Amino acid sequence: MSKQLLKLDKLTKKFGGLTAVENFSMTLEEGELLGLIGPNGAGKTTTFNLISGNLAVTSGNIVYKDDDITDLRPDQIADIGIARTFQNIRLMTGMTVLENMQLAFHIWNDYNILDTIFRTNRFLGKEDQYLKEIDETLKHFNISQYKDEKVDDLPPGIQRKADIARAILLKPNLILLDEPTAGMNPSETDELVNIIKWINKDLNISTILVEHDMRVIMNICPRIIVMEQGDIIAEGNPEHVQSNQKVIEAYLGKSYQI
Ligand SMILES: Nc1ncnc2c1ncn2[C@@H]1O[C@H](COP(=O)(O)OP(=O)(O)OP(=O)(O)O)[C@@H](O)[C@H]1O
Repeated sequence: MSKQLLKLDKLTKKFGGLTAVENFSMTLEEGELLGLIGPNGAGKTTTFNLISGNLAVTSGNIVYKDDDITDLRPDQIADIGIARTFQNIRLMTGMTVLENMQLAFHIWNDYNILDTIFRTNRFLGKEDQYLKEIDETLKHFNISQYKDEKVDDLPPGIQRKADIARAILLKPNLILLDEPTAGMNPSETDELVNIIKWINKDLNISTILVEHDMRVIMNICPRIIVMEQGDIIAEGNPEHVQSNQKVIEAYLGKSYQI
């Protein structure tokens, strides 16, 4: 029987007079790949920011496994196995792809970011094992050839892949992907679709995917939640969501072809 991994219970976020997320309730089962879609300003990124501790909740609760995690800080959220990516890529500029990947390890190890940067004995002791894991991950993302390049010099699609690879190296149970195909060309997008499937199925990482590319969402998400003005307007499988009148009016548009 499938088990609930995450539960949002009447989650609300107000920014002054604006309510970005309003009484939003949903659950995610272990191993699920859930699509979260909706028009600009619907509250998708705010929801991610609430789950990841980047924003304080106004009211409502977030439960992960059996624990209330509503008030945890971002570093505590990372520690319990929830990773995320941002719409704006958050790689460390001035550092290479490899160095950015190495930074991921300081989160769940007994050495800190300075050990990583200054390559102290504590870091070097485990380096071989980490380098192997990094190599394997970069191979899966098809970006091994950029390992020694500064991230700032790379095209957006490659940076995006490196950002997701870094999140995967945190070994999360749950990953929140915020518009991962933004800035990607069609062939990079196709590649990323396979990567997301690999993350979800082979690495067994539960996934919530916020994405505006409906080709991606409809192809890989067995269940989709549609948000508008901070709450759910529809939920179900791709066929159900694509033929829902409210979703067509609020988001997909009348010219949308199934
Ligand atoms: N830090 C903030 N301060 C004030 N208002 C905010 C803040 N973050 C988001 N908002 C507002 O909250 C609402 C929801 O924004 P959010 O970014 O969550 O939408 P979204 O569904 O992710 O949109 P998009 O698809 O364009 O990324 C919007 O009206 C937005 O302007």
